[in-house]
Amino acid sequence: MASAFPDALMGADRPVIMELKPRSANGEDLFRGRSPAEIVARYEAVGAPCLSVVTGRWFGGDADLLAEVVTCTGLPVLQKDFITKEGQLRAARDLGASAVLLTAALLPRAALARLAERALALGLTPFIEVASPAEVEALPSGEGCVVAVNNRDIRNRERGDADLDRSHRLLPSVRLTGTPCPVSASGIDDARAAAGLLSAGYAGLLVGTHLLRAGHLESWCEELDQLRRTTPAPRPGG
Ligand SMILES: O=P(O)(O)OC[C@@H](O)[C@@H](O)c1c[nH]c2ccccc12
Repeated sequence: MASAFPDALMGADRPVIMELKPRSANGEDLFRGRSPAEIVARYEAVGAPCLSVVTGRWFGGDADLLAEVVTCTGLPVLQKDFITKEGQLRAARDLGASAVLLTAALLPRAALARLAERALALGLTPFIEVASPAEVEALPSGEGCVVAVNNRDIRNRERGDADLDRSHRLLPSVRLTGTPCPVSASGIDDARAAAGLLSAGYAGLLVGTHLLRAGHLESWCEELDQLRRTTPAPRPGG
C-alpha cells in the first residue's frame, strides 16, 4: 500500500521516524556492537511509528541491513539510498521497503518526477528530500509523497553543521507542493528544537544519529512529549 508509511507517521502520537545508520558521515560507529534487531526492538519499545534504514555505503549500510530490519519489524520502513534508476525502486519493493528516498539535489527535474511516479505505481511512497528553495520550486506535485527538508547538505556528504532554520524557512513552500506529510530530517538532537519543528507544522521528524547515540532514548522521547504539551499547536493550514 503506497500510503502505509505516511499514514503511520501522521497517525502517531510521537511522529518520529527512527533511523538505523551504521556510521555517521564522519565515520563514527553508531551501532556500537548492537545488532540491527536490538536497535529495532529499542525503537519499537518507545513506539516508533516507522523506521528509516540507510543502505548507502557512505554510512556503512547495504541492502542486507534493510532485509534484516524488514524481517524483524512490521513497521513501515524507508530505504535511504541514492536512488537514480527504476531498477532500484523494484529492488526496494522486493526487499520490503514501504518508502524510498529520492534526493532532489541528485536528480534532474524530469527524472525525479518519473521516479516519483514509478515509485507510487509500485506501491512505494516517494520520500523526496530537498535542501533549498530552488529544489522545492522544481518539485513535481507532492501529492502522495513525503517531502522532507534535509537540514544538512548532501553535497558535502552531510559532514557540515545542520541548519534547522532551513526547515522553518522552507515549510511554507513545501506545503505548496501539496504534500500531506512535510518532514524535517537530519541534525535534530535537542528535544526543544524537535518540539518546535512539530509545533511549526511539520507532520514528522527523521532522527538518526542522536537516537543511536542516546543512552536514554525513553527520556528524550518523554521530554519531547512534555514539551509538545506545553508548546502551542500549529494553526490549521498555517
Ligand atoms: O543522523 P541524523 O543527523 O539525525 O540524520 C538522519 C538522516 O536524515 C540522514 O541520515 C540522511 C539524510 N539524507 C540522507 C541520504 C542518504 C542517507 C542518509 C541520509
